[in-house]
Amino acid sequence: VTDAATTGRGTGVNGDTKTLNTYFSNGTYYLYDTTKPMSGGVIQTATAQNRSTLPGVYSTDADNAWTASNQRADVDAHYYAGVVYDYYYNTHNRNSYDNRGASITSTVHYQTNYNNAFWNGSQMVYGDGDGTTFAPLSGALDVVAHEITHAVTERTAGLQYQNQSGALNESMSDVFGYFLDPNDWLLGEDVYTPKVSGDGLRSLSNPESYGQPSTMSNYVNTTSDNGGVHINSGIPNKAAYYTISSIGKAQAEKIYYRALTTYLTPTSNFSNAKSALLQAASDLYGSNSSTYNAVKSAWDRVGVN
Ligand SMILES: O=C(NO)[C@]12CC[C@H](CC1)C2
Ligand SMILES: [Ca+2]
Ligand SMILES: [Zn+2]
Repeated sequence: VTDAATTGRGTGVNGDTKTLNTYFSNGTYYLYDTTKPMSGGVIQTATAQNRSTLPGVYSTDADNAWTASNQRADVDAHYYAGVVYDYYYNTHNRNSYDNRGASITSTVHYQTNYNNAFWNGSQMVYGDGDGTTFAPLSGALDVVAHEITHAVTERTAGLQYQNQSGALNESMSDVFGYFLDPNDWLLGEDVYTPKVSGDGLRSLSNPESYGQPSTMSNYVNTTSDNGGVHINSGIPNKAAYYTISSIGKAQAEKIYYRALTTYLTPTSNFSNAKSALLQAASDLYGSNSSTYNAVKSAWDRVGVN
């Protein structure tokens, strides 16, 4: 038997070439990455073949050159999952979403023209988009980071996916999406409306530009979208924008990770989040630090007491 970890080459959703950690077994190559210190866990990518059965079948290739057009979503889901794994391990000393080296499984080509992506409690799932609203959704690093952060949140704070705790859940995923892709304040710009340039799904710097509030006074009380979790996330997102703009990414990501994994709870609301982030800032930089004051100012500016 000649099974082996191999290195392949692939084309991503946006036509870019990237190097892939693959696996060769019995004459076939797999999107199966055994190179991470996951004590048995792997990063593995599958295709639902445009149906709904999960996880589907492993993505395979005959020659380890993953360049077919129908492999682009597979390539990016696999590659970006590895990038996000490395980020949590190297920046926060967290070994996968469970901090115990759990395998990260992604399935692409879910259903047909599916304009969404989600963490189903066990794995990531990505639609191909309809080509107008979305390109294949694994093509954006900030989207992949958004999804994997839902898994981290589920295993740590456990923020209930409704009302203010749900909006915080969403915001944490958008904020870590920024930490992975800090080139802009937009979320999903690499896959959103492929025929239109410069737009995104949401903006941390200007939530209003995509119909989100950025102040508590404009909190939207609604029963739709689990109490507006994708709408009211604009408020904590704007606070994050102020915080990052003031203290920088390096300190902000430490504060956010500590708050998420140490202080937030399933029913935390926006005010609890302000306290959690202030406690984290105090722990890390002192309660008289400019960093602490910047976090306080950010949440004061969005009207959260
Ligand atoms: O916000 C989200 N999920 O909670 C989105 C919706 C479109 C992108 C992929 C998943 C972001
Ligand atoms: Ca982005
Ligand atoms: Zn989300």
